[in-house]
Amino acid sequence: MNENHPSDGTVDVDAAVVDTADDIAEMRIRGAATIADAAAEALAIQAERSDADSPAAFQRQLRTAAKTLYETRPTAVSLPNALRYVLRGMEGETVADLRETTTARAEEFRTDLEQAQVTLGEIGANRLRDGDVVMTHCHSTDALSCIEAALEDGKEIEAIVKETRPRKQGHITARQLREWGVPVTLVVDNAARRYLDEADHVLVGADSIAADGSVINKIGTSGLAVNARERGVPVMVAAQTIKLHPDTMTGQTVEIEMRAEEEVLPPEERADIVADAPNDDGLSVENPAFDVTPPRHVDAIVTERGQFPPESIVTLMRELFGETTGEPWEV
Ligand SMILES: O=C(COP(=O)(O)O)[C@H](O)[C@H](O)COP(=O)(O)O
Repeated sequence: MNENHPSDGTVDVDAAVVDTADDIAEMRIRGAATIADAAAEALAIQAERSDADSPAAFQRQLRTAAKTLYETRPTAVSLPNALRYVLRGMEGETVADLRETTTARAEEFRTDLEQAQVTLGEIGANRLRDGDVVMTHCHSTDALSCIEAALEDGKEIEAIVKETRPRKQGHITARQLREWGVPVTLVVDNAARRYLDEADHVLVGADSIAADGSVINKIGTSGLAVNARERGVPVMVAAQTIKLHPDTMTGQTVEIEMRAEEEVLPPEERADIVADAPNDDGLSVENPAFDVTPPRHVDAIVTERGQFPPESIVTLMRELFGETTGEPWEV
């Protein structure tokens, strides 16, 4: 349902947009590429269902929808990049034209996203040899695309899958790999260093890549990369160019999402620790969802445009995001 209340200046967005925003915030939709795809789809639905009676009202609704989606999770830049891309295609003098250009642009974004992942996978697969063992962290569709392409090339790949506390996205990775017939060894995060001796590659995805080549990904990636460097295991980051964070070219830092205590310490477990003082505020829990891996611990960033040493990624970033950025709804 769309409603416009010009009198008090508020603009309601379609229920589907609110649902998608909730799903992203609650991580029923998660992972940077999947979030970007869902956000573009939600904008298309908003455009299709809009009841706006003027071009200005239509544009207001779309911008409000973009803001609603943007305010869900702060770290994956694929989300604002997707919103900005779709809104930049919103052109026309009539509501019908605006609707058509916006939905077409969203469709184009989603098709390109899918194709970029396939292309990236083919490029990344070239780094994997027959018989290699890959250690993964979290669940990344870009990283899995490299393994899928290697399997399609007829290579045998094995995986050591880190569980990835607290949300255990490693289980999603393990499920996908088993569907493809890949032998999987699941380990707790703390066992990663021990099992690096058996790995030929560390393969992870990214939520954002900064201009200096730093990789922002699931918490635990940086420790894994440091250990991998110490053990001589190359670290490969699979990240479509939608993960490049243009604002970092002007020195902005990437916000690291802090999530709820309950993900780490459910109330009943908290009660076990502070049973005698349920309101004890001397026990606090920190739950950062992501961390930053410096470029010196990354061997290659694999994108659909080729693979890059992290220090050179800024060249690609300038080429793709040369113009100023601004908030996604201020295009
Ligand atoms: O860190 C995560 C997901 O974190 P969360 O589970 O908190 O969203 C993934 O490694 C990247 O988003 C890349 O995923 P993809 O390659 O699918 O974009």
